[in-house]
Amino acid sequence: MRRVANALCLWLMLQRSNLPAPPALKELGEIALFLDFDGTLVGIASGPDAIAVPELLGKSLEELARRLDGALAIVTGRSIDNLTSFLGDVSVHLAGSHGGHVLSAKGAVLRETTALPSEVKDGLADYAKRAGILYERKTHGAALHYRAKPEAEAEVRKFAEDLAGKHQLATKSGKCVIEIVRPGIDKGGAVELLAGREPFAGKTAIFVGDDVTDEDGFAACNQLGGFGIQIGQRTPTQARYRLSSVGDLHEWLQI
Ligand SMILES: O=P(O)(O)OC[C@H]1O[C@H](O[C@H]2O[C@H](CO)[C@@H](O)[C@H](O)[C@H]2O)[C@H](O)[C@@H](O)[C@@H]1O
Repeated sequence: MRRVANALCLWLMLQRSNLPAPPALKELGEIALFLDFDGTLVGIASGPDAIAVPELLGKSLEELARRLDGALAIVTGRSIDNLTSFLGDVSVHLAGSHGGHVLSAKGAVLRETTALPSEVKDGLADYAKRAGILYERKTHGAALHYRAKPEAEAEVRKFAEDLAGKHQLATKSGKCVIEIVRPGIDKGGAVELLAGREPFAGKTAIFVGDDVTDEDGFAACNQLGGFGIQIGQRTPTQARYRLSSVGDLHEWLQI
């Protein structure tokens, strides 16, 4: 029985790893679009500040938002301050820190969690120094990056999980990164919040992302009758479609 279940599981994963490309944007009717940032709108780089952001990306996203009658949000693990330092003051809906901080296109605060205790942030920063890895300060969270020292992953993860546990906080893992956030914060929550409001309400919800934390966004869109689009290949996934690269996404979005 267990062998059959395992085989079924493997079959499902293989199916998911070979996802089709999504239909063209103009064929999808009225959509509410949620876009992840790193690995989705821009390629992965050696560190958070090393990303190559096309000069006109912010303007192109504003233009895309106009085409979608405003129903566009960027949903990222980065803090909003950090995101806008790369995109400029872009007037689209923004969900930063994995949904811990959500702003409308006009800058109204729709959700804001409290910052992490300074003891936690200082603990992570001190640990990063000792371990020779990178600490990323965030307004509503904090991250440890081990891309330059991948062999430290297990140790870094243990440190972050222990520290989070002591303070009843949660962790999130991504590409060579582990972050501490307030419990209950995830990208799915940001999608649910925005999807219930104008100009998103009543439209087909679509989440586009590349990483594990984007699975919450895919799941929320599935729940709302929409779907997810994965960038690159990672299994298992709850996305329905797949695009191979950041470049393919830009082409699909026509930005
Ligand atoms: O939700 P996202 O927009 O995908 O943000 C996830 C994290 O992205 C950034 O880190 C990742 O990208 C870096 C630059 O390519 C890379 O060096 C790092 O290894 C990746 O984890 C960002 O620094 C984090 O704050 C985001 O949570």
